[in-house]
Amino acid sequence: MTRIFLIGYMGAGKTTLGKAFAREMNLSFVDQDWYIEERFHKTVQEIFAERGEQGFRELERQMLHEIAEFEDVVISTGGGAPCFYDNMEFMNQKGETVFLNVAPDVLFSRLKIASQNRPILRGKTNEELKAFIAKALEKRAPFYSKAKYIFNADELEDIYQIKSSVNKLKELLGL
Ligand SMILES: Nc1ncnc2c1ncn2[C@@H]1O[C@H](COP(=O)(O)OP(=O)(O)O)[C@@H](O)[C@H]1O
Ligand SMILES: O=C(O)C1=C[C@@H](OP(=O)(O)O)[C@@H](O)[C@H](O)C1
Ligand SMILES: [Mg+2]
Repeated sequence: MTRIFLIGYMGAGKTTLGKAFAREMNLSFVDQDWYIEERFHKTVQEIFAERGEQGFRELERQMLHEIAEFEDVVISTGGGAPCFYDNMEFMNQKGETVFLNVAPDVLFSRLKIASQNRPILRGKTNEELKAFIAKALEKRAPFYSKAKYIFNADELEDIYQIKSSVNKLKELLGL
């Protein structure tokens, strides 16, 4: 039975690489945010607006426990999931955890064009976004570094890079 959790900051490529890797390995794919949105018929932004971040984190933990029962699956977690409650220890008990490590400037270049649906990043200037990412990475490093594997996900900008990253991830996991 295979259960792989991809963790990492917003824009690290958890959803992009997770989907492609699951397809290559004939595994099912679950994106934690999409799962939450399906279950509650609300977007992540709406849940943040209605329940606040604390409320979102409680839901996120409950949904993680639901998703972690799936088998033969690649799970792309939400960027904050490892950093709340005992979620990181829980994921390490339930399967393989892979931290998608990405250089801050690469994250910035990805997120400056993709922050609209990420409530935590909304409304920031480029300079504010750069500083916010750097601070968040430092604060979250102790959680992300508990992953069983670390994978460099700097190269996901086109289908060729995604394919090559899928192959490198297969090698890293010995699959
Ligand atoms: N189809 C795409 N075309 C262009 N850029 C993309 C595409 N898919 C993802 N990206 C870029 O890769 C980044 C990683 O996205 P995503 O996989 O959603 O990361 P995560 O799930 O870790 O937040 C996005 O922020 C975006 O900049
Ligand atoms: O890092 C975070 O705290 C968050 C990351 C998002 O998921 P992605 O990492 O897929 O963007 C989503 O769960 C929410 O906006 C909060
Ligand atoms: Mg995602």
